Amino acid sequence: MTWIDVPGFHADAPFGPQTLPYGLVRVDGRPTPAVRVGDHALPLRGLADVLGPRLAELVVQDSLDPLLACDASIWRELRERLRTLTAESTAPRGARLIPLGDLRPSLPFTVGDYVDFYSSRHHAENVGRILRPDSAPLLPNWTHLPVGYHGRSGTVVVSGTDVVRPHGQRRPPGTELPVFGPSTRLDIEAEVGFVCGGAVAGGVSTAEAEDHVFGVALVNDWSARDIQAWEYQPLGPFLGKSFATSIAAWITPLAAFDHARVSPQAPPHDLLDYLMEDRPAGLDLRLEISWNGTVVSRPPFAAMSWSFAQQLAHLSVNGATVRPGDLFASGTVSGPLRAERGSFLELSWGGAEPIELADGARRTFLADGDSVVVTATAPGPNGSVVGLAEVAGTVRPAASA
Ligand SMILES: O=C(O)/C=C/C(=O)CC(=O)CC(=O)O
Ligand SMILES: [Ca+2]
Ligand SMILES: [Mg+2]
Repeated sequence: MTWIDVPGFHADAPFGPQTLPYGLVRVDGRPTPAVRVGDHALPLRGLADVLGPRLAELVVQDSLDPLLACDASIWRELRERLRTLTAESTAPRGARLIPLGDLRPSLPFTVGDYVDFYSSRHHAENVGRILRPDSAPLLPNWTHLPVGYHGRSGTVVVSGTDVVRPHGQRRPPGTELPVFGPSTRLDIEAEVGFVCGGAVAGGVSTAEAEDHVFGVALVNDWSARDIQAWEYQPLGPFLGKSFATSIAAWITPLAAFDHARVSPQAPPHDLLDYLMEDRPAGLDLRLEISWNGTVVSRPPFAAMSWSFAQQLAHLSVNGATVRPGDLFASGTVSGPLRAERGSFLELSWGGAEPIELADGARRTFLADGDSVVVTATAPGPNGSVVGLAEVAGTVRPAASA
């Protein structure tokens, strides 16, 4: 029996000893790195003495930044030590457990560059059909490279942060001139984010990608579809997505997903060499989207066409450097079925097919006061389940203009 006697810390629960995600909590007014054990946080600053000088230096910090900057061998060493410490029968000196309900999450690392991909074929085809009904749903480049764009890292916010409905330009259907005002088509995008770490490097190969991905966290790429539809051609997403991107408070180490590896969906032709991978880096994550408490979709991440290793290889193949704290997101996760779509644009088919929630409310896009929670699980060792912490957010009314 481990000394950690709290709900949800056992091998059959998503946040048991097989998971141990990292976050940042405030203890006595001071931020400290922590690991999540079931429904509690174990702050690491108090364990500095027990961890020894090299690891201690990383856990007495005000964020995860110094840990992200270490190389993957240190990430493995710390994880192993924490697995041992959390399995012992007596509490290590300095250990303290805090219920998650007593904590307000904070963003655990400084977000560097932020890239968002577009790697679900189902999502890309759905959006193409909805927004561009007269064109082929996929452009010819899509099966040859992971399409993406650079986003705005300064507005990445931690799960639980309210999202204010953005203002912007939009052109109402059938009119010629744009109007200005709060978005009337506010949407979500359920995505999987990858937090970079390790040495600064350009030209990261698919084989090296695991040494540059510290961990995995759910992301919600809030999207104002009316602003987006008017502004995006020819350069792509801009203000329709840059107002807020939410990320989960707990980052699960990549190593926790060793049992969830799958091949990405096979391309219809050979890929260029730099996109080939020896060890498949697709992940069998099952997402779940709740809208005001009603589960409206269960997107399968295994249905994605490009893996994190291919995405990282592609974004750095031109020599662009990957730095600790950089974040890249998979793109909206949608599966082939209606109940597997990762955005409300798709679920409501462009607003034409309202979604009924458990309280009888009908929705196409988000109303003020609505809350969205995305969670996920993956297969873990010995039949266990590895959880990804929720990314949650509530929509607040637009600021008065
Ligand atoms: O196809 C388009 O015009 C737009 C697509 C998106 O809004 C998707 C995007 O941000 C990338 C993704 O999440 O898959
Ligand atoms: Ca997106
Ligand atoms: Mg966004």
